Order: sequence, then structure tokens, then C-alpha cells
Amino acid sequence: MRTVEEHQAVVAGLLAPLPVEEVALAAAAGRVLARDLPALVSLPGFTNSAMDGYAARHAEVGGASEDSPVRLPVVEDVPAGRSDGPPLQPGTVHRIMTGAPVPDGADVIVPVERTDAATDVVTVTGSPAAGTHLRHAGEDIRAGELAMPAGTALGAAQLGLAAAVGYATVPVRRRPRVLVLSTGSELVEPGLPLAMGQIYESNSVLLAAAVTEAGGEARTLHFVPDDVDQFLATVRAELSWADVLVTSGGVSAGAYEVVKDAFRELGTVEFGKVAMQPGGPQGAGTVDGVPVITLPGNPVSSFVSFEVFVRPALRRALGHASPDRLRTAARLTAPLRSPAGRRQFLRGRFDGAVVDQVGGPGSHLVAHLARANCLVVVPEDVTELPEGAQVAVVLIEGALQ
Ligand SMILES: Nc1nc2c(c(=O)[nH]1)N[C@H]1C(S)=C(S)[C@@H](COP(=O)(O)OP(=O)(O)OC[C@H]3O[C@@H](n4cnc5c(N)ncnc54)[C@H](O)[C@@H]3O)O[C@H]1N2
Ligand code: MOO
Ligand SMILES: [Mg+2]
Repeated sequence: MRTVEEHQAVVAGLLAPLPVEEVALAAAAGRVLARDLPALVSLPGFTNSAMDGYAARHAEVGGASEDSPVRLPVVEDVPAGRSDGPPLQPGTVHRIMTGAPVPDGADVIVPVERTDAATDVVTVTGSPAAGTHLRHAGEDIRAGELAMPAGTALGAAQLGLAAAVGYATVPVRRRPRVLVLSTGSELVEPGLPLAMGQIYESNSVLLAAAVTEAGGEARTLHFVPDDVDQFLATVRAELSWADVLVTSGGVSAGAYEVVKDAFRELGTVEFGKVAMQPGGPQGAGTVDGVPVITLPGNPVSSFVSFEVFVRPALRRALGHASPDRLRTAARLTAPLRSPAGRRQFLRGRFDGAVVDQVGGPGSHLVAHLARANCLVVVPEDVTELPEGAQVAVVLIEGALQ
């Protein structure tokens, strides 16, 4: 039996980082920066005002108060975008807007609220300290400095920064193309009537959504019954498109294990057990040169196997610095038991400090899975944990990442 790490290494070895492409920022969310990105401009690009108000000399307005206001002529109007403003002459102020360049000679911005807002001669009734409300050129980042290193995951803030420092496109790795194929003669398309013994097919949508969420491009093949010829024909029709094929079902010890039977004949996919629960039966290898990862069919097993093996491989292909999702520690609200010799991934609900187990260990419990926001990881050598024990949790809910 393989350890989790051994099988992770086998799966990781199947998928190398994908080629780099230049992508428009609007299309780059969820990708990973493939090269270091130096800032093309400084931020701020020029010293500018943080407030709508008046650019002034503190020596002239610092003493202003309601009882002893200071009156000064307004000699310039500086909206955002104006580039030709003259220096501030002693004894005058410029009316200035947020984001507009601060004139040379000004060392304070008096917010409009501390004046009478006049446009000819302004009455200042108070001033902040010298230097207040000036946003200095380069205080955030300077041109040429590293804005983001290779390996940075591009979310909203990172894409905003890429644009702010002057990039229209970013170098990212291509999305991994993942072919998803579920197997099982009992499966029926959701929405159609069910006969006794049949169930709705749910792993395709689960796995395709997991692929998309992990940054991959999913193509879902219509699920096939437990028929080796039909399975292989379906796989071969689409395989050349894929960077990796992920299958569900047909890998355990039964008489109709279609995935195992089909790929065992080809001799390039290894099947075996991994010391974990759920997700014990696993397989990995290549078919016609394309990486194949075969996940067990129980829906929770498929989900957990994706998290433990497929997601890290996809993250590596995308160029993420870390193969793992966010992991943290939590205290159990109730005792739990775990089988010896297996790493257990229980479903949990984590609130930032403690974790409740959600449902039992059964790998058919999809309703419980959907209520969970984390996996509780119980090491192989731990069989019992008391209430209050500290456990590792892997966050599985987008909102918590
Ligand atoms: N004698 C043994 N039996 C089983 C073992 C074992 O070691 N010895 N392992 C068990 C474990 S653990 C798992 S996990 C499953 C894995 O089985 P398969 O990968 O062969 O999957 P199936 O038999 O095809 O299906 C298992 C289960 O999941 C349901 N299923 C499958 N595909 C889907 C789908 N696309 N959507 C919804 N539900 C699906 C299927 O109906 C079965 O109930 O084997 C155990 N048995
Ligand atoms: O290992 Mo199976 O994946 O528990 O149900
Ligand atoms: Mg089976």
C-alpha cells in the first residue's frame, strides 16, 4: 500500500508546468504569474493630493482656527489629470482635487471641510499638520522594483496592481486541460426519471467544478456504463485534447471495474491502494502519452482524492508556488475515532478556531460533504482524539481561501 505522499509524488510527476502565454489582464484571474513582474512606473507616479481641498504652505495656514481664520487668494484650480500646474507662490493657495499633482512649494492639503470652499479668496478655519494628505511619489512601489514575483496567484488585487504598474497583459501558464469521465452502469443524467437501482450521476459536475475552481479548463465527457469497449472508445475520441484525464469509479475490487480493466490491459496505469480514507483505491499513469488519474467512484472519495492528488498536480502545472491549499489548525468540538494506518480526511465545519465534524466517515455522504467547509486531517498513527484536541484542517471553501 502506498502512502499519501508516495501517490502524490507519482501524480505530480505526470504533469509538468505548462507553457507560458501572454494573457490580457481581464482573462488572467485565477492564473499564476510565470515570470517576475517589475513595476513599469512608480506608484504613486507623482506626489498627489489625498483630499479635495487647498494646497497650501503650512507656515501660512497652520495657525488657522475658527476664531482666527486665515484668508488667502486661490490662484489656481488643479483637477485630477492636470499636468501643467505652476509652483505655489507664497501667500496663495491652489484649489486641488484628490489625485491631482501637488504643486511644488505646498506642504499641506487643507481639506475643503476646513474652509468656506471659496474659489477666489478662501477662508481657512483649521489645518492638519505639515505633510498631511500628500501622497508621495514612489511611496507604494518604485519603477523597476519587483511588483510581483513569479508564482504569484492572480486574484483581484494582483490584477489591479499589474494594471496600475502598466501591464496590459501578463505572462501566465496555460490552463491545464482536464478531461473528466465518470463511469457506472447505475448512473442517470440528473433531471431524468430514476428506476430502482439507479442513481443520479454527480461526480462529473463535482469534478469539473473542482477543476475550474483550481484554475483548469474542464471538458466533461458523457459518463459511460461499465463497458470496457465503450469506455476506451470514449476516452480515445477526446484524449488528444487533454493535458490530463480524470476518471471516476471502476477502480476497486468488484467484478465490473471498467477503468481498471480497460487501462490494465494497456499496461501504463498502475492501480493500488493508498493509505487514506476516503480515497483508498487509486490509479495513475499515462494512456497514449496523456497523464491519467483514476479516482474512486464514491462521491466523497472522488472529492477528497481530487483535493489530495489532482489539485496539487494542477497547481503545479499552473505554476503555483505551493501545491497546497490553505491549511490551519483547529480544536475539535467532539472526540473522534480514526482507523489505524490510514490518513483520514473527515469533513468539518471550521469557524476560525474550532471545528465540528460534519457527518461520519462514509464516503457516500454527499449532503454532509456539501455542508462542510474543511477537511479534518487525522494522521495515520492516530486512532482516537479527545474533545479539544488540535487537528489540521484544509480549507475547501472558496470564501475561506
Ligand atoms: N471488496 C472491496 N470493495 C470495495 C473496496 C475494497 O477495498 N474492497 N473499496 C471501497 C472503497 S474504499 C471505495 S472508495 C469504492 C471505490 O469504488 P470504485 O472506484 O470502483 O467505484 P464504483 O464501484 O464505480 O462506485 C462506488 C460508489 O460510488 C457511486 N458512484 C460511482 N460513480 C458515481 C458518479 N459518477 N456519481 C455518483 N455516484 C457515483 C456508485 O454508485 C457506488 O455506490 O469501492 C469500495 N468497495
Ligand atoms: O476509500 Mo473509499 O474512498 O473510503 O470510500
Ligand atoms: Mg467498483
